Amino acid sequence: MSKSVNLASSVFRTDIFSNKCSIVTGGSKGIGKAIAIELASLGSKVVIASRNSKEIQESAESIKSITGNEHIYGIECDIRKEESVKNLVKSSIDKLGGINFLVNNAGGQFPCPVENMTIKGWKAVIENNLHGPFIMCKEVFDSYMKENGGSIVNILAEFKRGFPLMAHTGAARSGMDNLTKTLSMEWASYGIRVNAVIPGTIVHKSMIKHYGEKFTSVLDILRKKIPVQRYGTCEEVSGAVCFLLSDAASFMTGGSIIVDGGQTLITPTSLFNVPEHSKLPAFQWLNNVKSKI
Ligand SMILES: CCC/C=C/C(=O)SCCNC(=O)CCNC(=O)[C@H](O)C(C)(C)COP(=O)([O-])OP(=O)([O-])OC[C@H]1O[C@@H](n2cnc3c(N)ncnc32)[C@H](O)[C@@H]1OP(=O)([O-])[O-]
Ligand SMILES: NC(=O)C1=CN([C@@H]2O[C@H](COP(=O)(O)OP(=O)(O)OC[C@H]3O[C@@H](n4cnc5c(N)ncnc54)[C@H](OP(=O)(O)O)[C@@H]3O)[C@@H](O)[C@H]2O)C=CC1
Repeated sequence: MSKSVNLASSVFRTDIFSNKCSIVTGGSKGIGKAIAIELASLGSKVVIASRNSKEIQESAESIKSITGNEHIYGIECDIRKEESVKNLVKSSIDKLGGINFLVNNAGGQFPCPVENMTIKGWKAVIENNLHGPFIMCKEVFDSYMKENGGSIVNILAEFKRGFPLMAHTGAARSGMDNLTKTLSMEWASYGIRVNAVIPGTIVHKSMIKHYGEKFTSVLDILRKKIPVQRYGTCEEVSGAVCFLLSDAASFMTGGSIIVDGGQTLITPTSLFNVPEHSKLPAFQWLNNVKSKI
């Protein structure tokens, strides 16, 4: 059993994952790092995986020091490459002893209208957000969950109304939504639940770095229309992931939780404007933990 402290101020009981082993792809920063911190705080052994080997090692060390959980490992992996995924899954089983939870969080895209999109750019985003998570699911299933059961959470992005300027990611996430549902049916008899979390606009350090200040300042027009009237925090996404992984969600499979402050309810034809307010503040962890996400 791994020992940890709940410095991340998770709302969950601190021992709920004390006999669990987890992989979080893209756990080096942002939402994935928050999920890894929360899982580690709740006692899980955790492997985080991303492409930048120095960053993933530093993040593993940072999660160890934040949570006091010694069983945190950083493994370099590109989820787009089958051999890299095979190595990740094998090394994770060697280090952790098994894989009870898989969080397919790694992913991303770049803004670009279809008329300017290259085939290479299209493929890169499809591979990052559909093919990669698929081979992660398949490898974890073949190597461990088929015999032992488990719980998988796929991180998607809103896709139901199309995704102008991000057609590649819209198509990939729509595919992941369908794959989540299919796997929940095909793998139920193996004791595996498969669900998804759909974050809205979650603004954080690496997201701003990736898109640039200009893009994120454009998002401000959107912020005023969101019923909650703010962006989300990585912690708010992490809480939904931990809920789905936990036994509290034992009757949930093939489902998804939208964590977007009501953003997807906005329609261009709506005559209703949410009055300005600050009555629904963000759930955030302590500053000394938050600054490290
Ligand atoms: C707010 C909305 C909601 C969502 C929010 C979030 O997700 S926040 C999270 C946000 N976080 C993330 O998104 C993080 C993860 N995202 C990524 O790593 C990249 O966006 C990636 C998925 C394209 C992979 O990138 P990579 O470098 O490993 O890929 P590669 O070397 O294989 O190149 C493939 C080809 O893609 C093209 N191309 C690439 N960039 C651009 C561009 N800016 N412009 C135009 N085109 C671009 C280009 O054709 C390139 O080929 P080239 O011309 O070089 O021969
Ligand atoms: N932030 C937001 O508003 C939203 C985010 N999402 C999705 O949530 C997830 C997390 O987002 P966020 O934390 O903001 O993103 P970040 O860009 O902050 O982090 C992305 C993480 O994924 C890793 N990663 C990217 N591509 C690969 C790859 N091919 N193989 C392995 N690791 C990879 C990155 O590390 P490295 O680059 O070193 O590999 C990094 O650790 C993503 O799937 C994102 O698209 C969805 C909706 C909204």
